[in-house]
Amino acid sequence: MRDLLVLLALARGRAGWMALGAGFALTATATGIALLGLAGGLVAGAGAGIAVGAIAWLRALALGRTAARYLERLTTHEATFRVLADLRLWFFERAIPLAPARLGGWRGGDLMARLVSDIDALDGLYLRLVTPTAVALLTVVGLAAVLGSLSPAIAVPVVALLALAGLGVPALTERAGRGVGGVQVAAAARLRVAAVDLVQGMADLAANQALDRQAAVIAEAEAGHEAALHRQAAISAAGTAATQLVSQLALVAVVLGWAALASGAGGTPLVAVAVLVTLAAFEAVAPLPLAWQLLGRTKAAARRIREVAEAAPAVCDPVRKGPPPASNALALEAVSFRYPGAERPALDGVDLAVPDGGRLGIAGPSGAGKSTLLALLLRFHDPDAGRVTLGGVDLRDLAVADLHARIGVLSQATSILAGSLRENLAIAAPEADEATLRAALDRAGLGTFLAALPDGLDTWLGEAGVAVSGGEARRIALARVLLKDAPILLLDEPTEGLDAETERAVLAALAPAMQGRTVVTISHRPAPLAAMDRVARLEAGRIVEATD
Ligand SMILES: Nc1ncnc2c1ncn2[C@@H]1O[C@H](COP(=O)(O)OP(=O)(O)OP(=O)(O)O)[C@@H](O)[C@H]1O
Repeated sequence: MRDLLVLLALARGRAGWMALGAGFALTATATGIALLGLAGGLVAGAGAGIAVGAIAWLRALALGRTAARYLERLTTHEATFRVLADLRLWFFERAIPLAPARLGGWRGGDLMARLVSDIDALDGLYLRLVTPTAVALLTVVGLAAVLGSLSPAIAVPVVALLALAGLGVPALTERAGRGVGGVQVAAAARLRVAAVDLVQGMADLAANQALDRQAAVIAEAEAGHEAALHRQAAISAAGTAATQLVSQLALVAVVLGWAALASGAGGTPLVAVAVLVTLAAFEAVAPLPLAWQLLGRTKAAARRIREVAEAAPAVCDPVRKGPPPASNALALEAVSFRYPGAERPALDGVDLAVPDGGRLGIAGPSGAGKSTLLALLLRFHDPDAGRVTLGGVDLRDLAVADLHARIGVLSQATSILAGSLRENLAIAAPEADEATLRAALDRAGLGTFLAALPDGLDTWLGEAGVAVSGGEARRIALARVLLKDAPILLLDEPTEGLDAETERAVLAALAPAMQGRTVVTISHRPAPLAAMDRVARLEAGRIVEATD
């Protein structure tokens, strides 16, 4: 329940819209009941002649109900969309500090499911649960007052049956849907993860003849999801049937109550009013069983959202910032770091230093800890022991944004975002003008590539856009580094996967950019390390050799 309360509290800012929606919903229900009651009274008393005023009331109620229903839909949906938009922003704001160290723990498809379908599932909370429940409660109270004034003998059983339909049946459907809601949300997330794996790993799966196996994984996830949906449908059908049955019982109670009071004042018109008012009141409680049945699903979605939003970030900004570092010298002092749950440390007592404007190369076999070392320099993680410094200042005393503003990264894993070439460059320099962008592309050796693009800088790259080769992607990353113009360069296998000629060209383009900058280069290959002042060799998390 705590999960829901936390998310409900976030909707406080939209309380006005929600109250307005509930107000219209209540008006629509009340006018609907009054309309049917009045119509009943008129039909039953037709023999006595129909007053002109009553017809006018009938019209006004009919129009009023329609208008109120329309406004209710408008305002409750507006409230819901605003709340969901707030929730997405809140989720993003919480998730951004988790990137990349903590977010890496969730699979892409699963994170996407949390951001999209889990947040969407919460619309049930505001739209289908809170408002209808409030309206139904008020309706029951109102009806008790109206029927009570007509005949307590009729009011007591009808209100009891309404309470059964509005409280008893929803309590049962909520119980029945509790487990299956969680199963449904988990199954939907599994399905999404398996589908994303299929799309992203298509080439590897096909080459390894594993497409059938992946298809079977998807089919299994799909079957689980279907089964959960079936079960939800069965519970929902049972809930509707139960509400219908109770509403029919209420009608019988009205008629029997009237028969018992046949000699009472009012006679036929009153029983017609009571029958129709009761029928209309049941409409207010009819949506509750389904809404409460979906509470399990809503809770599971809320829990999954909170799991991400409330994960502790791997690193935090200092409470009080110290003075900015006086230089761009980098150093690791007796640094040890172990990934959560890992058996051995990825870095074990590492001492390294690069003076301002110096160049350090790091070599070593796969798994030696090279990427971890870069991740610590970028402060994606903090060391368990020792410290990492920039200009003598511990990175923990710097704001992460200030640190990143000083660092340009060129890595083997270049991300080409789905967007135009201009947008792909803008992530490094959002303010750069056309001439600066073109100059950077030229320096990165992409002049001819740019000239051949159909829409120049506005050509769409990435997903479903122009396909970019490995070498071009690396050069786009290089253009980003040049545009960022940061005083420190971290090069993570900058030429991995490139042929010798492209490697030479990329290194030649990098050479002027390295002038006067502090550079740390990680590489298996000799060429990128040749331009370094010093190369340290890392093995199993320790420095085993340092050459000048
Ligand atoms: N997120 C992680 N969680 C747990 N262990 C990790 C994680 N990332 C890396 N490791 C482990 O830490 C050690 C160092 O990994 P790291 O990626 O730093 O090595 P590397 O030298 O960069 O290797 P490569 O050259 O293959 O990229 C390895 O044993 C690796 O399995």
